Amino acid sequence: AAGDVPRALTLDSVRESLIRQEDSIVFSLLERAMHRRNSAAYDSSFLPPASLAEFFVRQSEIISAKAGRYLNPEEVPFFPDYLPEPLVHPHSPPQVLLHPASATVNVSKEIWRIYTREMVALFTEEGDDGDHGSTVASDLVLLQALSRRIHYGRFVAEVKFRDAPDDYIPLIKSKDRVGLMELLTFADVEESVKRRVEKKAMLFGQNVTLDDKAGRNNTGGRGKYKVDPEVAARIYGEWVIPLTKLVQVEYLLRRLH
Ligand SMILES: O=C(O)C(=O)C[C@]1(C(=O)O)C=C[C@@H](O)C=C1
Repeated sequence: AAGDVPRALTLDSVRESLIRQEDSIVFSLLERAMHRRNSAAYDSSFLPPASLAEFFVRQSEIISAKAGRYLNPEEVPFFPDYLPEPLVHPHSPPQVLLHPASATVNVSKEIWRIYTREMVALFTEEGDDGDHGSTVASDLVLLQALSRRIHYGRFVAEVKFRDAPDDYIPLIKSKDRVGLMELLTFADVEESVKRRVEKKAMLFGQNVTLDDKAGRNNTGGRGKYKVDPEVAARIYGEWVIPLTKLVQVEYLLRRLH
């Protein structure tokens, strides 16, 4: 949520935020999975060349921009071109925690492409239930949660840079992407993230009943979860974490400008 960025950036505090954001992402996945795939919502037939999903997100971002949502550096729009100026002014100047030249790192296009072309098919049931309006409304919430998490990589990278500038500066100067990627990677942390996301998908996807017996019957076997917990972990492993790392590398490459 807004104001989630801690006053003093530490690796622990930014990781805490990433953990909280898992809840929103997993919950939004479950909400979107209540609908069928509804592929037509993503083709360009609505307002050619825009899909219904694109139309819905663009119009939502126009309202958000007017309300001043993008004055918050955590908020990154998918379609930043032609967004209107805010109609409100911030009560206090926003905190400057990101390096200005790096703050502009943006992978929204990749998120959009991966989401509409690959991700939706992984966690929704094939078919069309006709309810495209509710579908794109759930897409918006999920896309925003994913984008926030992935672009949070900017804050993660800033902390890592401040904690060890002498390690990062030579790699940045020689534009060593592979070296940077290695230096910012913690394989054990990634593994915990995936396991935790799997567990959250299991917990949030369960039917909560007041009947203890029914509750117990609920805890075995596959196919009873609204989103396969393994699929939730896979979405993190294949896309969310790699894109967060890409954001970190791109951020660091601009960090000395
Ligand atoms: O926790 C970190 O250090 C991060 O950079 C975040 C993250 C992730 O996306 O979850 C990405 C890279 C690391 O290898 C571990 C985890």
